[in-house]
Amino acid sequence: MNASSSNDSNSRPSAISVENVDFCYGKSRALKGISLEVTRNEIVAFIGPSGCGKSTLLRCFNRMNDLVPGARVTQGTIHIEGVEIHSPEVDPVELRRRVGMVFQKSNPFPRSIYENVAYGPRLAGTSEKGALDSIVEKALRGAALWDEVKDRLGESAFGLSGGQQQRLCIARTIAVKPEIVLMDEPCSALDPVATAKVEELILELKREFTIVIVTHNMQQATRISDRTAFFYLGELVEFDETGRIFSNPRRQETEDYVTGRFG
Ligand SMILES: Nc1ncnc2c1ncn2[C@@H]1O[C@H](COP(=O)(O)OP(=O)(O)OP(=O)(O)O)[C@@H](O)[C@H]1O
Repeated sequence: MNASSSNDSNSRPSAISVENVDFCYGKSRALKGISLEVTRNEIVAFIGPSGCGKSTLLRCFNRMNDLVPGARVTQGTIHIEGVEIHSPEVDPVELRRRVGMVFQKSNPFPRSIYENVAYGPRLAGTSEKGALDSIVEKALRGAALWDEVKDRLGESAFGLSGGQQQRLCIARTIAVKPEIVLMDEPCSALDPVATAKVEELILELKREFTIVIVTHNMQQATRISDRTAFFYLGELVEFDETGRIFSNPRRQETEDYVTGRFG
């Protein structure tokens, strides 16, 4: 089942283009005939009941699923900025730099705050201290964390609160200048205050990045996303402007889910 989206962003360039994708874990089909486009600088939310394939699709976008034995796209194409990501010239490591990921549980390295952010740029070849300092500051400012940590950059990242650690992980992701940021339930381990900060940050990041976020929090999808995709049993049921999905969806299944009748 394919869901089309009525959206004035159709005229903007496509960041992610998915066409008729099936995905299997071994013999089990987790995604069925998925087609969707994400345009540059928009925030798209993926919603749907547990196990419907949201995270699987998200992890397809930077080929994170390659790391799972037996897991593969069995049909269809995924283009990122116009390039099919499974074509031989695509280096998965470079793809993962361009398509960064923030996970449900913040996962800083057991290093200092500074080192957590400097690690990626250093790996990418930046070694000069002044250049690294400036990348670290810019990324921490971009993640709305600079003022809280600027006097303790050498301290362990584990000394930060959960919300600060998640923003540090966002800083680490944006420090390598991705084009797309994928977020898999980035606020599910945070309290409402930390969640509000991360949501504010996500809205800021939209100026520079294209963002796809998996969330179980309907209010969160309404607050931050431009468009919302509703998945059910491995299929994309409906994809439309967020306002429409939550106030006047076209499909009965979507209405039942967003009104809490199932899921
Ligand atoms: N590593 C894996 N190996 C085998 N099956 C998997 C694996 N990861 C996910 N699956 C299966 O694929 C289907 C889709 O899972 P996925 O995690 O993508 O769903 P989801 O919508 O993100 O769920 P949730 O909201 O609970 O995170 C489920 O049936 C799940 O059991």
